[in-house]
This record gives sequence, structure tokens and C-alpha cells, in this order.
Amino acid sequence: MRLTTAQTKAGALIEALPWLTRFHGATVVIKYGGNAMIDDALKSGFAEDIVFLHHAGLRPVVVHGGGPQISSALDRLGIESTFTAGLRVTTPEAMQVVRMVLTGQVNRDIVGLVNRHGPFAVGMSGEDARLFTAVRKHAVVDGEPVDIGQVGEIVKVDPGAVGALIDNGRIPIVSSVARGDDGEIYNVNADTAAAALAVALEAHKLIVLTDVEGLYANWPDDSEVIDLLTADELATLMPTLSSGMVPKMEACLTAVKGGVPQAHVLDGRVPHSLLLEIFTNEGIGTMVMPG
Ligand SMILES: Nc1ncnc2c1ncn2[C@@H]1O[C@H](COP(=O)(O)OP(=O)(O)O)[C@@H](O)[C@H]1O
Ligand SMILES: CC(=O)N[C@@H](CCC(=O)OP(=O)(O)O)C(=O)O
Repeated sequence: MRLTTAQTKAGALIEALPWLTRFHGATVVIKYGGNAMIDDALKSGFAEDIVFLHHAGLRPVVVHGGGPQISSALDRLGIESTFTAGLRVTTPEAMQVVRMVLTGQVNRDIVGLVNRHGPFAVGMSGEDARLFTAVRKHAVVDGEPVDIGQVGEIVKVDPGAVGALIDNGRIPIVSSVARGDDGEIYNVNADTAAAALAVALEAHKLIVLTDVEGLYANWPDDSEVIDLLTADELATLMPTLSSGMVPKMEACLTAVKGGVPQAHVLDGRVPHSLLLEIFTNEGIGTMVMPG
């Protein structure tokens, strides 16, 4: 029997039923960033997905980065961007730009896109209500600690304000800037910040959107995506990973070891990848599970 278009659509909705049941009330922390955040149509689609999750009874929280946007702002100001071990070397001057771009620009853009659909999104910085407290982080290169400026390592998360917003029917949108008890502000990698928040909120899932299909088994060869791996398998792989995948997979590992049952890396270039991952039987991207 040939299915009509309407029947195919009904089939897709019914496929979502067990997942709607399973994830009703679940807190999902979504890291949105970088290169998945450049295209306008994808950005609008991302906002729709977040609102869809909200209406479907999940509790979405967005933590965002904005590395490419920071780099172009620094470039316009004639400030050079350098990275050590995947982290931006952040001078006090660069830190002002990081804060301005992440909290003042990227955060506002995402809040605006979500709020096209209703009064849901509330933007926050990790500095607000002491959400993220950080200390100065040193990168390690060839076994030696290297000063990378005002880059922060999160040592404490107070998720109270985020929880209160969710309980109030809002969708928190959080920039990855942290405060220190020393009075400094710190630039935190957004993957790392998302993992720390997922653990503190006891989230059911951490989803990291990026600009590749998932973790490739033999990078730079992109013919095989690892669809599932345990935390132990990932820990073994960690020393072999490079560039932007290091903080991403480290974030998945931290989340799962911290009690989050599932952490995913998904292709943010695929329209509605969030919905495909959460509400279809196949799932997509790379999933990390405990064990
Ligand atoms: N094993 C791997 N699998 C997939 N991507 C990898 C791998 N190793 C390194 N990469 C690189 O990591 C990049 C993702 O990190 P990054 O550019 O920091 O992402 P984002 O901008 O989404 O935060 C990919 O575009 C790819 O170039
Ligand atoms: C310390 C550090 O490197 N911070 C990042 C923060 C933004 C970020 O993580 O953005 P993406 O997720 O878009 O890469 C940076 O300055 O680029």
C-alpha cells in the first residue's frame, strides 16, 4: 500500500510518541555555538526547535559560544586572536570584547529569535546570580603550564537562577562568561560551561551542536562517524583528539561522569538536528553514555 503524504507525516509524529513520553519534564542543556550559528536560516530553525522542545514538555536551557563572532570583532579592532590548546589567549583588552560580543550581541540575537515565538527566552551571562564562578586557568603545553590570560576554569556553579527561570516557564539562554571571587571576569569555553551547567542541573541530556556530523573515527578522514561510545572508551580516545573536538568531547565526558545519562555531539548544519536526535528512533551524531 502506498502511503499518502499525510500518512507519512502522521507516521513521523507517532514515531515521536515514546520519546515525548520518555523526555517529558526532562532538562536538556544545549550548547549552541560557533560555526553552527552563522547561517540565518539555521539560526531561525534552531530557535524553532528550542520552542518546540519547550512546548513538548521538556526543559531546554541554551549555553552559547560565539568564537567566530569574537574573532571577527577582535579582527575589526586590530587585536590578534591566538589559541593555545584550543583556548583563546585572552588579554584584559580582548576580555572586554569577548564579554561585549557574547553577552551583548550573540546572547541578544538568540533571545530575540526565540522570543519571536512567545515570551520564553531570558538572556543571562554566566556572571549573573553567581551562575559560574571561575579561577584563572593555565593551559598545559608539552607538560608545562602556559599563561593564557583571562581564561577561566569553572570551580562552582549556582544553578538557582536558571532553575527558577525554567520553573517559571522560561528558556534560559546563557553566555559562557564567568566571574571570579577575585573580582575578575573570565572567558570560558562554551562547551565546558555547558557541561558544568548540565551536571549542576542534573540534566537528562547534554547536546553539543557543531559543524561536523559527530566524532569522526579517523579524523581528518570523514568517512566514519562514531555513533555511540561509553565514557571509558571516550577517556581512552581523548589523548588522540585534536583542535575543537578536545573541549567538546571533554565536555561530554565531564557531563556523563557527573551523572548526565546521555551526551551528544550533533551536526548543527542539519536543519532541525535537535528534533531528529530527540524524537526519532535513529538519532544522529555521536552519543556518549556511562560505562
Ligand atoms: N575526530 C574529529 N571528529 C570531528 N571533528 C574533528 C575531529 N578532530 C578535530 N575536529 C575538528 O573540530 C571542529 C569542531 O570544533 P570547533 O570548530 O571548535 O567547533 P564549534 O565552532 O562548533 O565550537 C571540526 O570542524 C573539525 O575541524
Ligand atoms: C577560552 C575560550 O576559548 N573561549 C571561547 C568562548 C566562546 C566559545 O567557546 O565559542 P564557540 O563554542 O563558538 O567556539 C572563545 O573565546 O572563543
